[in-house]
Amino acid sequence: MAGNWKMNLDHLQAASTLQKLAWTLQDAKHDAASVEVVVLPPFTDLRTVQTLVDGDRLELSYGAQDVSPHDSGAHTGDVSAPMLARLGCRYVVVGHSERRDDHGEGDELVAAKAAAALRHGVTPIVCVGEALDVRQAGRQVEHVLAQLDGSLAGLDASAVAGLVVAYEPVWAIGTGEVATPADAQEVCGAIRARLRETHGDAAADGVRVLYGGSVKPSNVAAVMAEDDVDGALVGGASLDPADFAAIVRYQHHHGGR
Ligand SMILES: O=C[C@H](O)COP(=O)(O)O
Repeated sequence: MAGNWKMNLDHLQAASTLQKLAWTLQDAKHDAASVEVVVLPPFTDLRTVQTLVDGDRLELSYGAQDVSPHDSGAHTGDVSAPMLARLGCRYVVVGHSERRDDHGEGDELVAAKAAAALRHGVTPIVCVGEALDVRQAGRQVEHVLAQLDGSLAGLDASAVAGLVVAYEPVWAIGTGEVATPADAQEVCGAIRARLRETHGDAAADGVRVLYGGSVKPSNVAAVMAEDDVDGALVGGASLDPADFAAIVRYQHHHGGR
């Protein structure tokens, strides 16, 4: 269960949010071995998050929201995978729709970012998803699979087995509009089936497929009950530690699988 804070919470707010999240999960005796909890704060928060997680031995993972395809050099404003690795980032989001839309990122760049992360032991969370017009035309599966092929270009089966892929229908992000569990399953199932074809069984069975888009404590259990949804990428609701903890513990709150 990953919480993408997007451009919210400065480093002071990050510290209090993380502590509240950790205490809430500890109080509930959350078993981190069964459901991994990940926060994805802005770059400026990462050192603070690292210090807290290490100092207090919190059972939380963290990562960044973007990474440069380059390892170092004249790339003003960018942050490299070696820098993230040094900060203890286990994950990095690549190809989020907000970056694809706001910064014109295409599949080729997303694939280069994923490769950069993997070179330095950071697991990419590769985001794919269709806009409303594509869904209305009924072309969501072909659209997402083309994005997936492009965004994973050049990765071998063992790299894919360790990956996280997040399916986020763009029309469901931050809108309160949730895809139905069947909508999520259709595309998440197609993603896994495609990876089975292109990279084999070990890759398809190892990859973790997340659903993202207006996930809340009240709707998470239904989407998690689908076969090919392994977790959630949560935006808005991850800013509230009580809500995010309830999402992480969906089985206990809502009797999911
Ligand atoms: O990365 C997270 C997603 O974009 C979902 O955001 P949301 O939960 O605010 O809809």
